[in-house]
Amino acid sequence: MNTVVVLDYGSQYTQLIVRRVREKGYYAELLPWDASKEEVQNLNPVAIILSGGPASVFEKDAPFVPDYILELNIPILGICYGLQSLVHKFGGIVEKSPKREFGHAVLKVKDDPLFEGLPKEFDVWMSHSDRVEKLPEGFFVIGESENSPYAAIRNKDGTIYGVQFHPEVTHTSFGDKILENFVSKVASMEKNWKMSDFIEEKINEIRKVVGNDKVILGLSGGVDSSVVALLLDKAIGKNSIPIFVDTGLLRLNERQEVEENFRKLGIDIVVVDAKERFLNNLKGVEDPEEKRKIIGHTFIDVFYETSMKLLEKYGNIKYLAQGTLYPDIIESKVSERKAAAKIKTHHNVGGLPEKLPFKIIEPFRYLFKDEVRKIGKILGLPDEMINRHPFPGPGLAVRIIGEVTNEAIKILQHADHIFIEELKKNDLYDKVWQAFAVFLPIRSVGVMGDYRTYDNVIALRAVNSYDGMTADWSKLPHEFLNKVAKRIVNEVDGVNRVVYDITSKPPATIEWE
Ligand SMILES: Nc1ncnc2c1ncn2[C@@H]1O[C@H](COP(=O)(O)OP(=O)(O)OP(=O)(O)O)[C@@H](O)[C@H]1O
Ligand SMILES: O=c1[nH]c(=O)c2[nH+]cn([C@@H]3O[C@H](COP(=O)(O)O)[C@@H](O)[C@H]3O)c2[nH]1
Ligand SMILES: NC(=O)CC[C@H](N)C(=O)O
Ligand SMILES: [Mg+2]
Repeated sequence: MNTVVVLDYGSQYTQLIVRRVREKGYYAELLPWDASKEEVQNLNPVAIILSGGPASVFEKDAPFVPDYILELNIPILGICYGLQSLVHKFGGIVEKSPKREFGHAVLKVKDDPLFEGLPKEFDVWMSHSDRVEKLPEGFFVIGESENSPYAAIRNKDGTIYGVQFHPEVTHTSFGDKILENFVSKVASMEKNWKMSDFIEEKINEIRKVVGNDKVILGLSGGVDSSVVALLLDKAIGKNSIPIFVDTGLLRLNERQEVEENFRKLGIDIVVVDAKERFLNNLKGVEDPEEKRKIIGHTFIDVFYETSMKLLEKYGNIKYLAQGTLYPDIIESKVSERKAAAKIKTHHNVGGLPEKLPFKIIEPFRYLFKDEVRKIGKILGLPDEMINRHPFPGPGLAVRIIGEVTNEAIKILQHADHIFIEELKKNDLYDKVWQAFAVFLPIRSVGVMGDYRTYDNVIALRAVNSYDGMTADWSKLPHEFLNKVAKRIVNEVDGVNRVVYDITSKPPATIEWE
């Protein structure tokens, strides 16, 4: 199939490029910037996009544009670092800029196929501290902003383009249109991609890989793994065995709800009680990364032992399926994303042991949550499950700062339940992307009924986001927060103070650990 090949130079937004292009109906795939010529050619490339990245082209060992890319003779678009590396390659000059540019800028554009159908001036989103100081021969400017005189450039033949801003982020007006123009006008590609094609393709792929073997699925009841459960059910029916692990780090009543939901869907699940085991392994551990690794390993141990127990009934189980999504991969910095920086180890990616007793199947490894929700809808997952807020695999363990204790779990479950219940009651649950409570292991002084109290603090977190990669704190009404805080302090023993988290991501992350 004709493909737009996106080369990854390590930007946190690389996958968004792929996704924007696919959203417009053109197939795109991601490869590392130093992929081999064969890997690129195997994809039938008809256009190349170079992503942004954290490096600077003038540093030693900076990633560069491989020669064979230019020899393919197909249109190339460089974004941010991609633009800078093209300029560098062709003999122009890129330098550290005296004025860094982060956030909005106004772009003024010339007539060009890349900007066809767009106004002459619009908002774009910038994130760079280097900038082009001199263009290579044969290149000229097609767009400028106040701080970037070379904000958009192209060569004379109209085969090589570069933009300093990020068309892939939603903060850039018409960014998706610019990418579409590049693919359809500059590269003359025909539409060839739909979400239903993706589902068909994955089903065929799973059947081909798995054959008549059994697959166990790590099912959390969350959106991602529930959609994987439906996909596997469609692809291999009873050969898929969903396993739900009760880690003891779940929300109040969560286990019962998951059992009930799958009963209604007519899919059998195996429930494993591993509460004690998780808690024992986490005893005395305070470091967030340590906790995540322990949880990742414990999950695998539990899956393995369960598969051994199922041996008699089902025979050998070779595969483990998970609902891993692309943000899990990006933030865990696994090997295929050499150029990206590590933020935190997601339990299901970097937290896995090196030697696994299973082959892993992750059909949504390159997708974002909202894409998975679309697939869930097509496959018939009920709305209330599709719209469930994301819940991390390490669960309450990353919402209890420091050591995880039984007492902290109980307090947090109760406080979290009140928060979520009130969000639902007040019609706010669907208006925020994710909301939860966090247990802080510090104590503060309070006064209740003339007595002095010295109790723990609960922090409330609610964020709005598109894909979990960036997020803003939700501006929940004060009266609402007031009501939740009052209920928590009155109803949850051991809590005498509630605070609300007002940091966005970045610079914070959504979870506290
Ligand atoms: N309690 C659990 N039992 C079994 N597998 C789990 C459990 N928790 C997490 N997993 C596995 O880890 C994967 C990643 O978890 P994650 O929370 O990102 O996805 P999810 O739970 O499927 O969806 P959501 O993000 O909406 O909660 C899951 O898709 C699932 O395969
Ligand atoms: O399954 C998961 N395993 C993990 O280890 C994990 N860590 C964070 N998250 C979820 O990912 C999104 C982004 O979270 P952060 O801003 O905290 O990185 C948010 O939606 C988080 O809830 C996880 N999900
Ligand atoms: N976002 C990017 O691609 C940044 C590129 C380069 N490191 C700069 O700061 O200009
Ligand atoms: Mg989850």
